[in-house]
Amino acid sequence: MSGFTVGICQLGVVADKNANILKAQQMIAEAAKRGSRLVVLPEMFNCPYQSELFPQYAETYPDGPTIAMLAECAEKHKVILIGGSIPERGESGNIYNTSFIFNEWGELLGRHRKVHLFDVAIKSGTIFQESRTLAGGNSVTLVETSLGNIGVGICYDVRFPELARTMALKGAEILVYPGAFGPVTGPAHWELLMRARAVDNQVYIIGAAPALNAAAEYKAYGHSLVVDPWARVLAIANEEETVITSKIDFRTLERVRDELPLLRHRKPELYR
Ligand SMILES: NC(=O)CC(=O)C(=O)O
Repeated sequence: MSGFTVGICQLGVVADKNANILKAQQMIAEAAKRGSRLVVLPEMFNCPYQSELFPQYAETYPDGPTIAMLAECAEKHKVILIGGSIPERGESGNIYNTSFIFNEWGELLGRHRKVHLFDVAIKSGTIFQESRTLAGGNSVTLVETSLGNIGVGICYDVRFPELARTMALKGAEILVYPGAFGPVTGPAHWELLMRARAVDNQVYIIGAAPALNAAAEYKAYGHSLVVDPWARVLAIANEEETVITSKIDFRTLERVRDELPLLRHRKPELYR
């Protein structure tokens, strides 16, 4: 198999959790109808991106309604589904920002708990403290799928090149980042970081963001995108609710890695 279509569901998150679940269901169906075999949702797609709300919207695997919807949709549409992220209540009672990943049979392939929590105070706009209600994950997530090896990070995780490099060295061909950059860091860094992770690891990058909801307290930047291993932006949304699709072609990945073999030219003994 040399390639396939990926679909990104850039949905506008609202306060009503059931409405978010329903919208996700509809957008996954739309992406599948347009030929997508890999479908990706945004960060915190069932819950407004506000720390104090995460406990109220949190779900437990496997019974939570959002999680059940993801498994059902993956099976119904026969897609690999990277379920953006939702607040997950873990075994210890801790809450995580978690991406659930399902295969075409609706089986859980893996889950990524956001490793790097978004605790920042940017004077020109964004003050956020995920650690008020969330705990960080402690593992690198790479899943083997029928479409290739997919590494998953969540939003702020994209700022840590070490994590992307670790996934690439473990065999990732595609890195998926559900994310929710805001109006300050979005225009400054979102596309730049996605293209940087693509060019320095020679992988496809998929960034899936919520649409802008002008009434929300946290204003998502949108601009979901697909970047190829040469750092070309193959598809990009604006800030509105939409499904975008793009082709992933492994021949491009092989060609780039062959012609410019930087992963083979590394000198790891110098980097310690
Ligand atoms: N929301 C995030 O986790 C990260 C983000 O918005 C940024 O890094 O900027």
